[in-house]
Amino acid sequence: MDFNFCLKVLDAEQIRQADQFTIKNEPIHSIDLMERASEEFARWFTALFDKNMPVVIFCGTGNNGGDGLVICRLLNDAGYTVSLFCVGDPDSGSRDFKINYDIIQNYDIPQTVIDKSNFPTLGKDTVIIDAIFGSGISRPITGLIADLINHLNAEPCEYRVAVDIASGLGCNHRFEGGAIMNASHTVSFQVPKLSLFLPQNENQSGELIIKSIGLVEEYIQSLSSNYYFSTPAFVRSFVKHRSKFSHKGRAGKNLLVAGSHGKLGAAILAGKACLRSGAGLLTIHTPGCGQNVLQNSVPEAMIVVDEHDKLISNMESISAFDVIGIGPGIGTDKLTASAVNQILDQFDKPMVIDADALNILSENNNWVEKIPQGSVLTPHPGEFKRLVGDWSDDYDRLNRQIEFCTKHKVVVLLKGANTSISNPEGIVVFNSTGNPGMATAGSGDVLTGIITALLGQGYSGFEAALLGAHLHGLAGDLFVRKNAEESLIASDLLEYLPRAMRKVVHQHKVIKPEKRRRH
Ligand SMILES: NC(=O)C1=CN([C@@H]2O[C@H](COP(=O)(O)OP(=O)(O)OC[C@H]3O[C@@H](n4cnc5c(N)ncnc54)[C@H](O)[C@@H]3O)[C@@H](O)[C@H]2O)[C@@H](O)CC1
Ligand SMILES: Nc1ncnc2c1ncn2[C@@H]1O[C@H](COP(=O)(O)OP(=O)(O)O)[C@@H](O)[C@H]1O
Ligand SMILES: [K+]
Repeated sequence: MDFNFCLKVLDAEQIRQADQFTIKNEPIHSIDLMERASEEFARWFTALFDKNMPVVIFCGTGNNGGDGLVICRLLNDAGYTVSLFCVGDPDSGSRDFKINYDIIQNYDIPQTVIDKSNFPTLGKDTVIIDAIFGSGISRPITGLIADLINHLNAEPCEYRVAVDIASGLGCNHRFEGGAIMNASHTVSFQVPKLSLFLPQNENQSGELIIKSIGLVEEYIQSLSSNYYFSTPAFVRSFVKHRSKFSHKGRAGKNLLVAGSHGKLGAAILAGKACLRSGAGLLTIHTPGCGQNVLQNSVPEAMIVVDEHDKLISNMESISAFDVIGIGPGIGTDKLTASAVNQILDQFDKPMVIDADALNILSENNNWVEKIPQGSVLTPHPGEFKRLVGDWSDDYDRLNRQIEFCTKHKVVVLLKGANTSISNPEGIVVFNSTGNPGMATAGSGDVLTGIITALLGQGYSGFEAALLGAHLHGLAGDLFVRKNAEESLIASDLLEYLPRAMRKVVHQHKVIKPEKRRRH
């Protein structure tokens, strides 16, 4: 698996090193790199915001502030009405800040050096650009600047656009106890920052836009990181193609253990997703009450009917299957727990464990040891909390995810916006597809079906989780291109899954040499 196709998440010191390496070896003057970064920002900004939106730019006196000065000048040239607010003493600014500060004195742009008496009152339409602090933040923001940020957060402005990262939010941890700008958008330069992926920072990161500024890729690749942001090129780099002589027996004998009285929809969704993701053969083990429903709604699947009418209570022989997906809609009855235990005792190939099967594991902690290596666990945060206990914050949650994977030699796919997928080596990849419309009943059941099918087709647990999350999110994104995300239901993911699969698997019309970093 070639992680160089991903975007590597770096910490502040590594980002500084990548800047310096590029400056020295491209070579490029640091002032020109600042210009380039700001041009990228301005290009994105002018494509999104109408010129009638007034723009106020808040600049610190470091290099993030330097970016802000250049952006101010570029947006002025592009026809926006801009006002500049300097936060700190311009005379004590960084070298590149000062050069740009001198340049902007020649422009007819209103400028204010902020003190406690002149915080501006802003209208709803005014766009705030936050260039106070970027990756150089080293302590919580307090005092006058904190008062300013709190004031700006309370103003009615709908849009606060952070340059690189919101002021006060550290790249790899949050500076608690200080002020942090609430960003509606973050335009981050080339390298994604860990904090931007974590739900607790939602109000401070907003929508994430990553713009390449030409930092030397080979150098970034040489830096070590356990965190990556997935790209279409990355998943395409390990996707498998069916061979001409493939037959259904070679595309995986899948077993889904799903459904209970009132929750048979979960079995239907997972089953259809499994078939739409390339499963050769699918059997669904379900309670008696599910027999007719499943035969009618998923005619392609074989149905094994449990001896119990309302829930799953006892597993037949399962050794002939290549892969098992357990959990969607099964409930947590004692009898069902014993069926899950039977599976764990009998099956030694990687499996997918989801939903109530995870809840059953939480109640029987020592069963975790029986999970076959390379299996994929797909908890949402509530299920994960039941499994590993409470965490102090999302950074801690991520550490617990890594610990769980390394200890039990499994893959954990922790669901949500920017789903995090981690493997036993402690690598974490954040998924880059999906949208809030996917927070809807049954969407997780679809994901279980997809990953089960991929495991059955010979993908490793990590690959199946990465590709599955990508396809699942992409199906949601393709739906949203034509419809409102509020209207998305899990069945829509099934409808758009074939298109997502086509985009990923059959993308290349002309065979070309492999080109890195095409996202
Ligand atoms: N040549 C380069 O290195 C490039 C840098 N770029 C920009 O430069 C930014 C990083 O710039 P800097 O390293 O100058 O750092 P910042 O501009 O983020 O911060 C400036 C300085 O503020 C001080 N500071 C930190 N925390 C503080 C706090 N809580 N209260 C008061 N002061 C505090 C620190 O001394 C820090 O170095 C990036 O985020 C990016 O926007 C881009 O222009 C691309 C090129
Ligand atoms: N805000 C969001 N952005 C992107 N994807 C999301 C968001 N919220 C949820 N999802 C995705 O939707 C799915 C929801 O799964 P889950 O919580 O198990 O739902 P259910 O149990 O109803 O099926 C997961 O794949 C998750 O990553
Ligand atoms: K900023």
